[in-house]
Amino acid sequence: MNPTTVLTEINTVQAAFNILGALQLTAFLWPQQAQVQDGAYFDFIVVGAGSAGSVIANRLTEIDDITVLLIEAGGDPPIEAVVPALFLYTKNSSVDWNYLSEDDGYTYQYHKQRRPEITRGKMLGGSSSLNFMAYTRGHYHDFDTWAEITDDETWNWDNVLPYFIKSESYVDPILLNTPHKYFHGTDGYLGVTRYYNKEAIDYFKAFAEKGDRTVLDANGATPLGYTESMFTIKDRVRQSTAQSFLNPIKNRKNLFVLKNTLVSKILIDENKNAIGVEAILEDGKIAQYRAKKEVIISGGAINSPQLLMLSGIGPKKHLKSKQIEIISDLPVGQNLQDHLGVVLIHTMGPPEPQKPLDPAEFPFTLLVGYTALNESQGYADYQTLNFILNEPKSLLQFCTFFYHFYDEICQQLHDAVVGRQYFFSGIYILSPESTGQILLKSKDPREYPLIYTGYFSNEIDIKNHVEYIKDFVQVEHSKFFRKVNAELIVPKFCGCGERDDSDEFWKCYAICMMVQGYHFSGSCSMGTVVDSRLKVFGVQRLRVADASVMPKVTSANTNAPTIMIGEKVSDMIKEDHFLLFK
Ligand SMILES: Cc1cc2nc3c(=O)[nH]c(=O)nc-3n(C[C@H](O)[C@H](O)[C@H](O)COP(=O)(O)OP(=O)(O)OC[C@H]3O[C@@H](n4cnc5c(N)ncnc54)[C@H](O)[C@@H]3O)c2cc1C
Repeated sequence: MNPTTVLTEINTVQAAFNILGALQLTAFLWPQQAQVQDGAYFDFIVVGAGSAGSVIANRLTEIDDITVLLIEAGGDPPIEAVVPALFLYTKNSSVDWNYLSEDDGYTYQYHKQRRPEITRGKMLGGSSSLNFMAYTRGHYHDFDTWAEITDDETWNWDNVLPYFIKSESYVDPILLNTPHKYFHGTDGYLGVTRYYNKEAIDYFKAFAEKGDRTVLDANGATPLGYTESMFTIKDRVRQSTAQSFLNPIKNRKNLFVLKNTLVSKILIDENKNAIGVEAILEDGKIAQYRAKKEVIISGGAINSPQLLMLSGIGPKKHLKSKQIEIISDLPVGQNLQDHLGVVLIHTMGPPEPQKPLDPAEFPFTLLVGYTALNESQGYADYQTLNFILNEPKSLLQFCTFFYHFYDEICQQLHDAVVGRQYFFSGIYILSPESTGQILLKSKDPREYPLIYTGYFSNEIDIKNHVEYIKDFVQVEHSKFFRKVNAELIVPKFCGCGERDDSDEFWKCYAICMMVQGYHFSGSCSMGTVVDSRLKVFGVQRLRVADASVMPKVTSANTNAPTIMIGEKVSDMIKEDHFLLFK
């Protein structure tokens, strides 16, 4: 098997799903297309039905006499976005925005395109409809830092925890019989579960020897250590926010969902009030919709800054260069953050007999680790996501299709794991100092913005990453790793020479084997672009609510905290409009 055969196979399956998609087999799950007139008025307009937008649309329409127009550029999630084990096939498909970031001549030079492809969901549920479904919240320290940055203690851990709990419908009975239950909700919309795989035990023991505790739940009281991942999966279905927050309310009379509609501009009057939006409809016609109370932008960390800038909210000099009239001069698009990762693959013992693949479950055992180099710090420096894999094809699928490494790298890795179990690890930096930016390419809303990831642009990040990798590979000294002759495969194509564990070697390795974390955030940051109630500075009746408002990316995957933001801003909006107790 080689990268070309795997790519051909994936493309064939995707083509089959495309044909299946035309049958609209999942259409019954989702809200129907609203019939709304050009110029129609609503109380609130929410732009983007992703992780945050779907939550906001749900919570605001809990009030019967409030009308909400939810506008989404994509359409219904197809079957691949519903059945958990099919997540791979959503990438590079029609439900992916398929962005390509700019080539900075430094990052991703060992990947075929020499720049990261930026996958983002373009459908109801947004990126929650195509993500890897790991449910992680981040550390108390993250939210306490947000509270400090914004000088608003409602963002500290104690005050955001109730919103994580409110959104959640946790279903694993084992954990619910322990004190960890106090950190989880069982009455919310978002189904969350956890698996317990026997094959994880040897690995937990190995990390424990290295000094990393085994914990039942890293999302609450025990945030440092290794655990099996929780997943946004329930009743054998992916819990995208389309499934969890829109499906149950699809027949609400006060919710109007316009799909396949791209919002091209926020309408702002002469007194700097947001009064509605302009949108490009499915048939290419332009329409305007009016908001009596507020417009809420939830387009995600790439699109929200683009839309603000197209509407005159952004860095003055940049907007001027695009002949866009300035409404508010703000650092929109700056401070873009992500968790950069580095891939390490260890060959292990003989492959374990596999249970038959159940498409309705997450297909692999996934261990998540949080490690602080100095444990007294209390919060992790790096996160590891580790798949225990038993057959070589998955490696090629990730390597060549998902991450687009050069064929030479994928082929060597593949050949090394034939006939072996292997441990596929990503080591992610949790508090990067490097930031990127989003700029407009043109005034055309259909033209994709320029994305500069900024990975490793701050030298300190690569220096730290080397330390994290050196710490992680200490697990090779554990009894289990030694017993199975675990061996790290170093791709020759990287040109780093023989492994000698020097800083120079690991720096070379990290630059070669880097992968994005898909956790873009920070580009409409609290404190600089929006205030702590997520209102855009210098414009009234306009908020941004999605991952872009995080002033510092959380130290874990970003879906759950984005849903939390959706829950919290819904209450803030209700408060501001005296709707909280209606
Ligand atoms: C491949 C991948 C894997 C990931 N894995 C995980 C994981 O395992 N666990 C985890 O916690 N996180 C994961 N994440 C990250 C997480 O899913 C995102 O951080 C989160 O979904 C972001 O939510 P959001 O609301 O900011 O944006 P999105 O969910 O992306 O929502 C934005 C929505 O707005 C729509 N939109 C944008 N512009 C417009 C416009 N102009 N008009 C109309 N609609 C518009 C988009 O189509 C989209 O539906 C992953 C992300 C990716 C891409």
